[in-house]
Amino acid sequence: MDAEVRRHLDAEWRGRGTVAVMPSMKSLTFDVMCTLIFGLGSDGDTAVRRERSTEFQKMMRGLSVIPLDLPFTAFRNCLPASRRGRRAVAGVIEERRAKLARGESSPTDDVVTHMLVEGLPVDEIIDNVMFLMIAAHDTTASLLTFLIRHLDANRDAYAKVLKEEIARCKEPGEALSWDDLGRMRYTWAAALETLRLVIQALNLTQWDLAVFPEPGRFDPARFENPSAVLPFSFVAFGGGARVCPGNNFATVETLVAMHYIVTRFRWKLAAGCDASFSGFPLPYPSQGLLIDLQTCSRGFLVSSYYPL
Ligand code: HEM
Repeated sequence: MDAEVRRHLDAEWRGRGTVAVMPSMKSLTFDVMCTLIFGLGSDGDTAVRRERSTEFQKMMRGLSVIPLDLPFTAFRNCLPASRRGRRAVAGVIEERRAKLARGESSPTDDVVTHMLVEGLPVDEIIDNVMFLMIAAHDTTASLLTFLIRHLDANRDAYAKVLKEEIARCKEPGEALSWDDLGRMRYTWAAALETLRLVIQALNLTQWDLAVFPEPGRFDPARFENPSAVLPFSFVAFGGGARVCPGNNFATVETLVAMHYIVTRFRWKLAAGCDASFSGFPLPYPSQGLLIDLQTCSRGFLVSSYYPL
């Protein structure tokens, strides 16, 4: 995860003046899924990955629309992308099967190999893979995008995140450890507060005045002591038997990404950037959230360019 996030930020953020955050976070979550869930190494052709990511997003557009298979409907438009996606996954399954037969892989290598060893039929593996990709993609990308937006608008919270993250700065190439992630308490509180505000389907629960005073205000302190949050008042990951199984995966992905974003870059909303957003249940910022970016060289962490 650490290497994938760094590779992505080096390729898409380092040295850039302006970045559209949401598309970039979508390609980050797509790359992380490909590498960590499906075992497709990031050493492959980047152009092929970008093309697959674009295809996947075309397919995603048809998910929350009325399934009318008529010419020019959003649903009809997404079907070819869905078919191509399924064919690509079928190809990956055959590669994994061949690797397994040659004794070159084990069930713990990736999810596809695991499902093959469990004896799932190909169609079922494809359904599961497609579902996992859908569940893991926009959710974490939205969280990261809106966390960046909230930190830009709430400089006190940003200063606290920055202070917490600087404490974790490593030697070049040294990855964050589990212990480091466990100590990113304020950063994760800011992420939970972002989820509380962002998932519009849960407004009645997560904006309850009796539980969250001034519910529209971004205040990560609400989550600094997780045991103080009343049971069932925060349900961004669902609950009960169908609670999100990717919860911990999303936590690691968010913390690792935020660590490198906060310690390696300074940002502010680009001049003239439209800060509005739309969409349901997950919001999409207008223009993808354009930010002006400054890349920090090592030792240049407290910048006067964007005063805190
Ligand atoms: C910020 C990120 C995420 C949020 C807010 C989120 C939220 C949710 C929610 C609300 C549910 C529905 C629970 C229910 O039906 O009661 C769910 C289900 C699910 N999520 Fe996540 N999720 C996130 C990331 C992920 C990731 C990264 C993965 C995979 C690596 C994932 C995999 C799944 C799966 C497979 C289900 C279906 C579980 C089932 O039906 O039993 N999610 N998620």
